[in-house]
Amino acid sequence: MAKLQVLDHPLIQHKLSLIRDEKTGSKEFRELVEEVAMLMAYEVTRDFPLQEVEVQTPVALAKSKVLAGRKVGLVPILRAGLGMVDGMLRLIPAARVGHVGLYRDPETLSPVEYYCKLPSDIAERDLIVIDPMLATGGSASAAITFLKDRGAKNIKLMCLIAAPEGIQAVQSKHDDVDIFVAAVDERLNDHGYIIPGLGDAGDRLFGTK
Ligand SMILES: O=P(O)(O)OC[C@H]1O[C@H](OP(=O)(O)OP(=O)(O)O)[C@H](O)[C@@H]1O
Ligand SMILES: O=c1cc[nH]c(=O)[nH]1
Ligand SMILES: [Mg+2]
Repeated sequence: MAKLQVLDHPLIQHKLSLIRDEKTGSKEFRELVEEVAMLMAYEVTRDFPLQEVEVQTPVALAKSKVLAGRKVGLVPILRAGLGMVDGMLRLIPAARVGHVGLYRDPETLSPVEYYCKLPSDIAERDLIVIDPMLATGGSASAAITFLKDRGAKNIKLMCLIAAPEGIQAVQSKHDDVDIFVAAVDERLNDHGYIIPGLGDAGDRLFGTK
């Protein structure tokens, strides 16, 4: 079974409280989502392999370490996943970005695909699927299936807030995918919204309603 990791770093938790607050407007919401994504990227990349190098400092030769050149791909689920991309690219600037466009049908809550553009070499990349919200898990599961169908093997999922139902759905379909979240909330309401959650992440990021 893949692991579920709740990233409980105080800075992440503090910023998440501001993100949840209904009084937080779009500008601040966007900045906070970007910052939390950057902090989460630090933990999600913890298992990236290193290799030894020698570096000439001004005073001596140092044995030091650099990343062992793994190729990374970030896959935001449109729209709301876009809000997390820049924060992650600050820490992993060489990552390529693939986009999967999905929206949730408000009646059936099933994901509907409308866009896909991926790096041609996704099979060789460590992929991190990103979306602020993991509600029923339908969108994340569909995106992961989509990537696997195109040869992806090494996939992680990173979300700000998850419902227990969404975690269960992804784990039962994709038991090879580690899930990283900042919080696991109580439940879903009758419209598939996370309670207490933060509302509609896409609408709050982009000022739509
Ligand atoms: O786990 P699920 O039940 O599938 O719900 C989660 C999905 O819902 C939201 O997207 P939405 O459909 O609102 O699209 P948007 O990002 O364009 O607003 C969210 O960003 C996830 O992609
Ligand atoms: O609570 C939720 C559930 C799905 N999508 C959101 O943006 N928020
Ligand atoms: Mg939305």
